Amino acid sequence: MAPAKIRGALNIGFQMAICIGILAANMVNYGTAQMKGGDGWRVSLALAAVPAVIMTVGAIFLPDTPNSLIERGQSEKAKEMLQKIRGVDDVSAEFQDLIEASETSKQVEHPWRNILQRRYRPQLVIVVLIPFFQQLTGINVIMFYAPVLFKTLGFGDNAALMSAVISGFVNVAATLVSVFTVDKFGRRKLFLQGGIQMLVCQIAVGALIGSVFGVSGEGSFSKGMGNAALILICLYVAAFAWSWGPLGWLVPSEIFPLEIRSAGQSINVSVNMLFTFFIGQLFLTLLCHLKFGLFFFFGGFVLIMTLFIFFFLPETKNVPIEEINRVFKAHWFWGKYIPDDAVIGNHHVPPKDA
Ligand SMILES: OC[C@H]1O[C@](O)(CO)[C@@H](O)[C@@H]1O
Repeated sequence: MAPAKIRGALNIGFQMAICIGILAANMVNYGTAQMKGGDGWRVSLALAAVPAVIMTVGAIFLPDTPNSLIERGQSEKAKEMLQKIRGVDDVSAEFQDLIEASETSKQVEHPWRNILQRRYRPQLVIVVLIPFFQQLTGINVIMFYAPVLFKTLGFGDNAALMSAVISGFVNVAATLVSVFTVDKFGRRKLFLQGGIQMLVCQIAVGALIGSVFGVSGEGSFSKGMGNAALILICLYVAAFAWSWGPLGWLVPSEIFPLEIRSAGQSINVSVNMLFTFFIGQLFLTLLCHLKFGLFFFFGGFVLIMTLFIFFFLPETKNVPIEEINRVFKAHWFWGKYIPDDAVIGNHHVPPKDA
């Protein structure tokens, strides 16, 4: 559906919605914590039903996509829907593309078997590692536990909750930066810049906490140190929010040809959720054992993932999804996995031995 030129910006809408949700939750927590009687947490928990109700009701009014209509044999309706979405009458070229894509997809019978084929090795590796790495940035330590973390550093209850609201704001604002830059600078630049900034912040926070709390974990932060930690954490969140946050969804979504797309997207979401769960469960144990070293632990992964991007992720900006094999074929490492007959597109790829 999304034109290749602004595919990045549109796709980031998903991550943006998540960030706004996190910010709203942080604000609700701050607000309900002020309630008298200590029952605020019940209200906070119950309010989680509000977005669920909006989505459920909204789903009733959601129109079908042209793709879905074509899949169900309703071509005329699909064309009308496409005209409505694009706001023009002449959609024949795009409509034809959709029909052809649907024909091709009908010939696809075993996406799960297909994705194991050698020619899809780049996609398989990338789609397992990207969501894994996204969670191993340690972002959810901040998103889930920011108030706990700030309280451990000596902030009062309210200040700790307010810090979570501040980092939530930074998260939304920096995701917006990604919306406006991703189709201009490309995916790799954001990944690399974001990775380096996260790493620097993690080392700095780890060193700051380590210098005060040491391995015993005992000590206390001065006001200035607390503020410095908060600023560093916000800079880390910002870096994540314009790189791994949105790109963790965007890049996997633009590397799958139709014949493996359903399997690929399922793997992406599953790996992401699985490691979100693990980090959520393990954080407190990790914090108790590693103390300030926790930041170096995640920093180590950020270093590895940044190197991975540098060496193994080709730029996917502006590449029509059908032509993705051309990009992998031209890649120094993945090229050998892609048979010549798998390359389509208007850019000529010279044979390897030319
Ligand atoms: O913005 C932070 C959020 O982004 C994600 O990494 C991916 O959507 C979530 O796991 C996290 O809570």
